[in-house]
Amino acid sequence: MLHNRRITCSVVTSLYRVARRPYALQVAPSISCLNCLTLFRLASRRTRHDKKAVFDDKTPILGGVPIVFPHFADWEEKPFHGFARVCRWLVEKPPSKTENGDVRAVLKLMDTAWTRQFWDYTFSLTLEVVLGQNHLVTDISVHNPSPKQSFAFDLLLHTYFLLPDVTKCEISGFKGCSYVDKTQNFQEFTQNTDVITVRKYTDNIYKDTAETHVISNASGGKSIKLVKSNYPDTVVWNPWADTVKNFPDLDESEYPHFFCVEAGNVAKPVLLAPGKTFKASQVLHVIDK
Ligand SMILES: O=P(O)(O)OC[C@H]1O[C@@H](O)[C@H](O)[C@@H](O)[C@@H]1O
Repeated sequence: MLHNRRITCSVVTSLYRVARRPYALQVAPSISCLNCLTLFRLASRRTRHDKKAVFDDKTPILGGVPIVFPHFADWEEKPFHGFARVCRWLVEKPPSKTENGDVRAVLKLMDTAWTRQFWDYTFSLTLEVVLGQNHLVTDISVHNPSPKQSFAFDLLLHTYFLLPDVTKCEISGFKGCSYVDKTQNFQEFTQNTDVITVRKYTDNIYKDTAETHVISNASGGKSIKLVKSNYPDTVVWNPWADTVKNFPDLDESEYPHFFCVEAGNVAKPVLLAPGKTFKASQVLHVIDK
């Protein structure tokens, strides 16, 4: 059944779609898990916040937790943000309930002739997703099975957060970090405050950020704690009214209701020696204020 299925990978969008299939009902997330999903911008793009969503298995899904690998941002004539988010992943372990009622799934992506035309390396990515009542765990392993060839890669979780009003949110965890502002010609600045806000077109790459970010005033007035490990950088992005028009699958009315807070390795690529595995993790917790 599901073992041989492949799905386009925007983590929780996929988990949600798989879990809602009739034959997966016995492992479907509980209502409380779905409530957790709606706090992030993770559920189906066919919600009222996703008016122009495209689900054609070619266009990246602007929602959920798209996986950026092996390259962040512009990549010559190759897929922007790499190919992992537009590939179809193997469902290695379909969603199933754990003892404590969480839902766990494991997905896998390996090189193919198609990926090697852009990046000529053999690799395997394993993605373990655990969705609980108030948390979402995203663990990734990147393995280099080659006996002699190293490779370097970027890896980033392009997480979308659903917000009632972006102007009322704050994000902590940036004090003293240097950052590249892509909206100001890639100039580099230093962040003096711990907390940042998004009140204009924002596309910043913060380096060496805190292991924990807290996002206040997210959906339902709750806060979300993002705890990351082995992701030294954090990208914060919102197209605002200025550039939302450049995204055909974002409606112009959507920019006040989300931002992306993206944990990753992008300022400096990760170098992976033959036979080695790199692991990184992100956990999102819904917390009261
Ligand atoms: O629309 P995409 O390809 O998902 O990219 C959205 C944004 O993703 C961010 O990670 C980049 O820093 C931005 O430059 C980019 O515009």
